[in-house]
Amino acid sequence: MATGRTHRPATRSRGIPEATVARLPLYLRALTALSERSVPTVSSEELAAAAGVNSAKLRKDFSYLGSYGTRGVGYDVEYLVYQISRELGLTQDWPVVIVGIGNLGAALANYGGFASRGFRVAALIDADPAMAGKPVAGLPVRHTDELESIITDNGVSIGVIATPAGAAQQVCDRLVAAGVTSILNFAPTVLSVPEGVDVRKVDLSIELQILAFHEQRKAGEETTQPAATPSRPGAHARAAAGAGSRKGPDGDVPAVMPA
Ligand SMILES: NC(=O)c1ccc[n+]([C@@H]2O[C@H](COP(=O)([O-])OP(=O)(O)OC[C@H]3O[C@@H](n4cnc5c(N)ncnc54)[C@H](O)[C@@H]3O)[C@@H](O)[C@H]2O)c1
Repeated sequence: MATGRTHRPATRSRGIPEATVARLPLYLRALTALSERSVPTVSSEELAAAAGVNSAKLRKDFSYLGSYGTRGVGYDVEYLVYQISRELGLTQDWPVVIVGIGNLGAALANYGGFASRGFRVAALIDADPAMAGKPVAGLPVRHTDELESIITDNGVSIGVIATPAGAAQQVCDRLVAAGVTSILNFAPTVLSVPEGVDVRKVDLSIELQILAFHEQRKAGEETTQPAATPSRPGAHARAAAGAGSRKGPDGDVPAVMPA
């Protein structure tokens, strides 16, 4: 979902490639589900399927962590959860601020998944004076006048932008000037940031547009199919039902969705 734009080399200083880093949260999500079911060990094949990743890639990824599993037993689930959490920096608390507390910002503030993963929402910030002091998800909305002091007082390094696109760059500049070095941007605009600042962008409408492209292609395939193709029984029905897309380990994924 997220497309990253960072100013970092393809390999992090500790030797873990960016592509591996991007897959670690997928492994962690699958491992956390296993841990919650008290599953003690997991094979690379099972974990790869649960994470939606190729098992050879998984073994290679884990070799960067120094984790090789035990032949015939697999990987220790709890230890891997710890190892990956540590690698991702999740064994420490990360205060985050959300800027722009409209429909999306309020929904994000109410999402329990941040806190359970170690991301504490330190403050909710909005430019609308009428919103200042109003409680959202148990926190009073703070006015943007306070942005810099909030960042400094809470040691915030991660900022979430959920403002209209026209305000996003200015908000980004203020966050960065105040000391934020990682930004999760929901506004539909490309942000310019200085060296050393990481930006991840989330845009659900882009995902929908990609799905629309594949839907259109499936519909096109159906209309160009010969009237009867005995060698592929059911192909028309599958295309019409949208079940003709090839299924990856993620479940239903567009046929040429990037890994
Ligand atoms: N990435 C996605 O998938 C996705 C999905 C939905 C919405 N969006 C985007 O998220 C943004 C917010 O959408 P919404 O529906 O919540 O809009 P909204 O109008 O409900 O909320 C925007 C909020 O930002 C505040 N704001 C405006 N300028 C500001 C500034 N300079 N500093 C701080 N706060 C400011 C407004 O007062 C308002 O409360 C939009 O850019 C929208 O396009 C993205």
